[in-house]
Amino acid sequence: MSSILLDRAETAAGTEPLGVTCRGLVYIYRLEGYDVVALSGVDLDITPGQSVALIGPSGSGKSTLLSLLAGLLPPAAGRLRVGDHDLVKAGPAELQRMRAGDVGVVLQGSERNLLPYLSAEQNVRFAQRGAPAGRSVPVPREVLGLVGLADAARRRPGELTPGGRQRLALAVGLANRPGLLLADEPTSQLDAGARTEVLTALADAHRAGSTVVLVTHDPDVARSMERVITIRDGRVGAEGRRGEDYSVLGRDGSLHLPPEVAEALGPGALLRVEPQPDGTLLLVPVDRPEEER
Ligand SMILES: Nc1ncnc2c1ncn2[C@@H]1O[C@H](COP(=O)(O)OP(=O)(O)OP(=O)(O)O)[C@@H](O)[C@H]1O
Repeated sequence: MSSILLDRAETAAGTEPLGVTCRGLVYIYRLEGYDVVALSGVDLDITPGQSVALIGPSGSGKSTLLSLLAGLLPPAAGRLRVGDHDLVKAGPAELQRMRAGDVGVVLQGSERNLLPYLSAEQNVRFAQRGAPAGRSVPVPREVLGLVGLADAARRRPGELTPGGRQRLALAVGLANRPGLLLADEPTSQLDAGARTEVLTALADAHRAGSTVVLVTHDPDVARSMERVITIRDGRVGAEGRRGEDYSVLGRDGSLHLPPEVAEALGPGALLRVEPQPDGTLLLVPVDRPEEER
C-alpha cells in the first residue's frame, strides 16, 4: 500500500499528531425516568502519535468514550483536551471545526460514513469541503492511495468489497490529514483478508502522522496497536503494552483485577496487601474470620 503523507516534515500545518488528556471524565445518558452512567471517571493520557486500542466488555463505555473524543457528546464532568481543543469549553462551532480538520471520525459500519451515490474520489472530496481555510488538503487520489484504493477512484461504495468499503470509510476519515483518527470497530464483520487490508491502511495512516484510537472486540486488531486500554464499568481498568498487562489504579483507589483472577476469587474476597522489598505488591487471599461467614 502506498504512502503519501509518509514524510512528516512535508505535512501541512495543523497535521501534527494530536494528544488526548482525560481527567475524571464522566458521561451520563439521561433517559426518561432514569440515568445511565456510561463513563464514571476516565483518566487517560494519549501522547501524540500513539496508536491505541480501546477494548472491554459490551456496554463498558468504549463507544461513548470515542464519541466524547470526537466532540459528538459533551462531558457531564471532568476535563477533556484533544490537541489544543478544550472539549469542555468548546462550543458547537469549534467542535465542528475540529472534526472538519483536526480529528477524523470513522463511525461503526462503513455505510454510515459514505454517500452511496458518489464515487470513492467524490466521497473523499465531499469530506474535504469543510476543511478550515488555509489547510492544505491532499488531492483525493492521494488519500485513496494511502488506503490502497488508488485504482478504485471512480467506483461507488456499492461496487467495492466490504473491506474496500471500510478502507474508503477510513479514507474519508483521513481526507483532511487529521492529527487524530478515531475509528469505531473498523474491522467488524470483515473476513480475515479484508481485516488485514484495513489494518494495513490503519498502520499506514499512523505512520503518516496521525494519532490513532480505535474501539475493537478483536484481540488481533488490539494487539496490532501500541497500547491496549481496557475499559470496564465506565473507566480505565487495565492496560497492555508490548505484551505486558497492567492494572490501573482508579482515582477512588479501586483496582480492577484481571477478570479470570477476580472470577476465581469471587466478589467480596479478602486480600492482604503485602508490599515487597523490591517494590512489588503481593495480594494474598485470606479466609474470612469465622464470624463473618
Ligand atoms: N443512546 C443511548 N442511550 C442510553 N444508554 C446508552 C446509549 N448508548 C449507550 N448507552 C449505555 O451506555 C453504556 C455504555 O455503552 P457503550 O455503547 O459506550 O459501550 P461499549 O463498550 O461501546 O459497548 P459495545 O461493545 O456493545 O459497543 C451501556 O450501559 C449502554 O447501554
